[in-house]
Amino acid sequence: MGASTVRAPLTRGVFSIYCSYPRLKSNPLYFSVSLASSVQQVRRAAAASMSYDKQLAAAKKAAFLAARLCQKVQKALLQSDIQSKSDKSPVTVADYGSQALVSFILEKEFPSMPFSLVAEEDSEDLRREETRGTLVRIKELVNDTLASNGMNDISPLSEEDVLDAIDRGKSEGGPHGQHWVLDPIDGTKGFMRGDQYAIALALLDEGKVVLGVLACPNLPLTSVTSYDRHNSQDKVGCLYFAQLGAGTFMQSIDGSPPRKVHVSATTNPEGALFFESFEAAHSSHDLSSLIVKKMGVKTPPVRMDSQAKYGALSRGDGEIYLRFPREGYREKIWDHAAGYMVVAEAGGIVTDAAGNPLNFSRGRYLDLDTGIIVTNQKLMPALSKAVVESLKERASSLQS
Ligand SMILES: Nc1ncnc2c1ncn2[C@@H]1O[C@H](COP(=O)(O)O)[C@@H](O)[C@H]1OP(=O)(O)O
Ligand SMILES: [Mg+2]
Ligand SMILES: [Mg+2]
Ligand SMILES: [Mg+2]
Repeated sequence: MGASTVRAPLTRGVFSIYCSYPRLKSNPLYFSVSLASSVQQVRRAAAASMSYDKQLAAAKKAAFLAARLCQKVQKALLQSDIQSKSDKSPVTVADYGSQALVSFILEKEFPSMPFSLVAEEDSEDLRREETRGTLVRIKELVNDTLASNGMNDISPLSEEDVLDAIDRGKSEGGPHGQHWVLDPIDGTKGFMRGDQYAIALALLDEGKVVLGVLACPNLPLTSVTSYDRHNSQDKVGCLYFAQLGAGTFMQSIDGSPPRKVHVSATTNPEGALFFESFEAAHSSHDLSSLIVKKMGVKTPPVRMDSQAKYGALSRGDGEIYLRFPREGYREKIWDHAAGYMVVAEAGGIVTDAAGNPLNFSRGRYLDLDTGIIVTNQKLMPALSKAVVESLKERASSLQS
């Protein structure tokens, strides 16, 4: 059953209990505050026990279509397909096309529900006359992807439809109601290099992540540690999906039956493998190497772009993921929500550097302490200790 269908009767139920209570009827302020907080509690409890099957099916469909669009663009990547945003990060026609497509599909799938999407891109740069050609190309990509994947019944989107679909992603999210969270291409730099990237889509309900879908078109179906790109038997293209309380599953983007995945059960840090960003500017490689050295990890890091790292970790390719951006960098919720869900439902733990759980309910940003650390239950105590010691060492060496 969908969240919205359960919510209305529950809300009415709480309302009628309060209305039948005489003291509350005589105190309107107490009444409304208590009602709001009780409704919130009931909604949270409902979210935890609810099935999001319909939302999950729609999210998988949207991520699959976006992956097809991205694969097409990556194959024929031209210089003109890349733009620079005002924050100087790159953005490609595939980032925009993926966001337009996911936004369009999700809104269409749930026509009677309020639609809220927190997504990375906006259409500002595409509305200028100089970028008209880019917009036309994005529109064609979106329409071709729909038509060539069995969705010929949909009337083609106009340029204005594409801009509108992109701008539906301007929601601020927050602790109430349901919000989709999308990174249309996570790891744009990896995408442009021909390496790893992900389409990352999650759903928040009452501030909690309740489902996550990660499409990783270039991630090997087998472990990244045994992958040989020259062996034609080694196929790539993984779709991960996870729903609160239901575990994490992985299937091939091309449609193999899903299999349940679990994080590594390794307890010995010596044999542990750790992941970090490919881009040194995204996460301090020095700090990560200090941390894992303290833990006794012997193997060199696996450097990979995007939330594909969460996917690889969720099926036990490695044991640890460390992310320490430069000071002042503010993480966004779309860079972690889907990956977090995929790892958490596979039995892993994701926290900030101080051991706090990630809070996705504060809007578009994920304000947290210093960095993000991910591992299995057994290794977390040793990892936390090494993180605290390493951060202290770094702080004192910066002072001296
Ligand atoms: N200076 C930065 N520091 C940390 N992360 C960044 C920075 N610039 C962009 N990112 C984001 O980091 C993520 C990629 O991280 P990773 O290093 O794990 O590949 C992406 O979400 C990328 O955004 P984008 O979605 O635009 O690619
Ligand atoms: Mg970006
Ligand atoms: Mg990103
Ligand atoms: Mg992105």
